[in-house]
Amino acid sequence: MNFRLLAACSRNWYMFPRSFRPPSVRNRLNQMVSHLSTAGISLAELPKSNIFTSKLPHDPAFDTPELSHKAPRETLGPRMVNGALFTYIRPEQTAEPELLGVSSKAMNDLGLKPGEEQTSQFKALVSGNEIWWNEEQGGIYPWAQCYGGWQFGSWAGQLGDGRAISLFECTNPQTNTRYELQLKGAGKTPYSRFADGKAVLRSSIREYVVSEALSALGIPTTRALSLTLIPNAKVLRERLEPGAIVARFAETWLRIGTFDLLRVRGDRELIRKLATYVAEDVFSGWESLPAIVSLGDQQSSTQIDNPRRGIPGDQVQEHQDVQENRFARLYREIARRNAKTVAAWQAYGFMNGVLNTDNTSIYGLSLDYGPFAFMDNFDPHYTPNHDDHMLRYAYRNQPSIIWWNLVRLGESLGELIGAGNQVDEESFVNNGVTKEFEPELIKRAEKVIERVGEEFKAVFLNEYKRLMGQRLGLKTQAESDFQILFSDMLDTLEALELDFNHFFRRLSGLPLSNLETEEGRREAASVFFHAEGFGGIGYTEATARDRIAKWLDIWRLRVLEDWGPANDEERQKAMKSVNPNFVPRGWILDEVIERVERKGDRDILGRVMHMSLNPFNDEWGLHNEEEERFCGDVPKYKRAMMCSCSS
Ligand SMILES: Nc1ncnc2c1ncn2[C@@H]1O[C@H](COP(=O)(O)OP(=O)(O)OP(=O)(O)O)[C@@H](O)[C@H]1O
Repeated sequence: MNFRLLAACSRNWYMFPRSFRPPSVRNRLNQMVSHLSTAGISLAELPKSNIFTSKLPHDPAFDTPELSHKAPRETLGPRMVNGALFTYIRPEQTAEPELLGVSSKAMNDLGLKPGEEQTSQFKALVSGNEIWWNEEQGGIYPWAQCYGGWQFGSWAGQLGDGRAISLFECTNPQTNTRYELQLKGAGKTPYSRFADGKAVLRSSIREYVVSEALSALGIPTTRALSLTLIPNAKVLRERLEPGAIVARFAETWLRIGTFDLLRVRGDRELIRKLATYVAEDVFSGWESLPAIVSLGDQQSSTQIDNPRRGIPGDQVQEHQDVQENRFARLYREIARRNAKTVAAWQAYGFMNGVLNTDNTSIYGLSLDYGPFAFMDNFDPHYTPNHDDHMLRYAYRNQPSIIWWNLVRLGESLGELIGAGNQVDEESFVNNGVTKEFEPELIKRAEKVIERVGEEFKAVFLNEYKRLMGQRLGLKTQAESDFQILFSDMLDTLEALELDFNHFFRRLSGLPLSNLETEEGRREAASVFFHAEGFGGIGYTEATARDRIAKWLDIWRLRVLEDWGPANDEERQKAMKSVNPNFVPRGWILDEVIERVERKGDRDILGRVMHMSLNPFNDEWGLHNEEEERFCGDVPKYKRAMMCSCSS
C-alpha cells in the first residue's frame, strides 16, 4: 500500500470536517495546588524501567548500550536513522553545574522525598554527569528519540531529540504513574542536524517555570523537575549565552511527528508496532480506549465526556455501517485528549506559539516550551511567536491547528483504521493492502477520521464551556451562556483592550451586592481597567463603563440563579480557586531571566516558581512588593510581548 496514495486519493483529509471552522471573533463557537503530601522515597529507591527501549527498535548503528558507550561522541553526530525509534546515547559531561531550582510539585509527583534534591546523586543526574548504567552492572542506558514533523504546514523530514536525552522511566509507587525522565540541553545526538545540542539559560528558565505553572492550573503538560546552569557552556545564539539543562518528565514524549516520519518512510510495520506500544504501554491497554459517542442534539455533555470503554482489543464495532477497530479507538483517544488540552489553553489564554506536529503530544500534553505566552489583553489574533507572520499559531487558530495535526495522525494510522475487521488478517498484516481492498479501506478511514473530527469539536466545546463556566462562577450550564455570557464578555475585553486573566480574578472578588444598581455596576467596571484606563477606538469612559456594566448585570443574574443571594462568599471562594492571581507572563519571565542571568539573583527564581505552583493564592508572603507588581497591571509597554524561536 502506498501511503502517499491515501492522501492523494482523498484531498479532504487535508481539510477540516465540513462543519468545523476555525474560531472567529464574532462567533465564539469557533474559539493552590493540592500537593498530596507523601513521604516520598530516594532517587535510588525510585522504581525504574526502560519499557520504551526494550519494546521498540533501536538505531541499528549501535545495537547495544556498550557499543554506543565505547564510541567516541563525535561518531554519534547527526545522520539519518531508519527503521528505528531511538538511538542509545549518553549526555555530555558538564563542568561545574549549578542547580538553580527544583520544583517541589514535580518532586512530589515523581514520588521523591523532600531533601533528595540536595544529594550529590540527584545533582549529578540532572546535570547529565551521571547515568543509571555502568559497564559492570548494566542498568538503563539513555536514549534519544527519532521523530519527524510538519512545521508551519510543510514537511520538515527527520527531526528527533536533537538536544534531549532520556535517562529512564520511573514509576511513582504511590500513584503508579510512570514517567520518562529526560534532560534537555544535554548535548548532541544523531538528531541534532546542524545545531549544537545545547539549550540556553533564557529558554530553559521559561520552560522550567511555565510547564510547572500549567500543571498547577490543571492543564495537561510535560513537566520540569529541575533547572541546572552550565556556566562554562557558552552557547551561541543571537549572542553568546550561558547554557542550561532542564530535567523534565512526561508520561510519554511521543509526538504526532513520531508517526509522521514512519508514514513518510512507508514503514507500515513500525507504525503498527508503535500504535500497539502506545495503546498497551502508554495508555492502559486496548480495553481502556473509547468507543464512538453519538453527537446528536440530544446528547448531554456528560455523555460526550464519558464514552463507553472496556471493549476488548480484538472487537470491531459497527456504527452506522462503519466498522471501527481498535486502532480507530486509539485515534479517538488521542484526539479527545488533545481536544481537552487545547480547550484549556483557550480558557486560560495560553498559546504554545509553535504547534507543529513534532510539538503535538500523543498523550495530549502541552509540549515544547518555545515562544509560548499567556495572553495579556484579550486579542484572538495574537501570537507570541515573532516568526509566525501568517498567524498560523495565533490564539484563535489553536483548536483548528491541533485538528490539522490530528488529521496528519489519521493519515499515518489510515491503513490500520481503514482495515476494519481485516486488520489482523495474515495477508493484510504481511502483504499490505490489495488493489481491490484499497477503495473500501480509504473510504472507511476517511469516515472514521471525519467522525473523530466531529467528536474532537464536541469534546473541545464541551471542555471549553465547562472551564469558562467555572471561571465565571457558574455551577450549571445554560444553552444561552455561550452567546450571552462568554461571547459578549470576550468581545468587550477585545473592544476595550482589557486583560484576559485579570478580568476573571477581579470578577471573582466583586461582591454581588455591589452590582445591584446600575450605578454600582458602572462604578465596579473600572476594576477591570488598566492603570491608564482602557484602550480601543471609539469609547469614552462613560460608554466603556456602560458596556461593562451591562454585561455585569447579565452575569449577576446568572450567578444568582446558581448560587442564590446568600452564598456570595462561597461563590467568590470557588471562583478564586479556578482563576489564578498569578500567571508567569512574558514580561515577568524576562525580568526573572535578566536577574538570574545578569545580576546573579537566584532567589527570584524560587519565588516565581512558588507563585506558579500556587497560582490561586491571594498572597505568598515571600516578597510583598514583588508579588503585588507581578499580580498587578501589566506595564503598558510590556504587554503582548513576542519572542523568537531561537533557544
Ligand atoms: N540547539 C539544538 N541542538 C540540536 N537540536 C536542536 C536544537 N534546537 C532545536 N533542535 C531540534 O530541532 C527540532 C525542533 O526544535 P524545537 O525547538 O521545536 O524542539 P526542542 O525545544 O528542542 O525540543 P522539545 O520539542 O522536545 O521541547 C527538534 O528536533 C529539536 O531537537
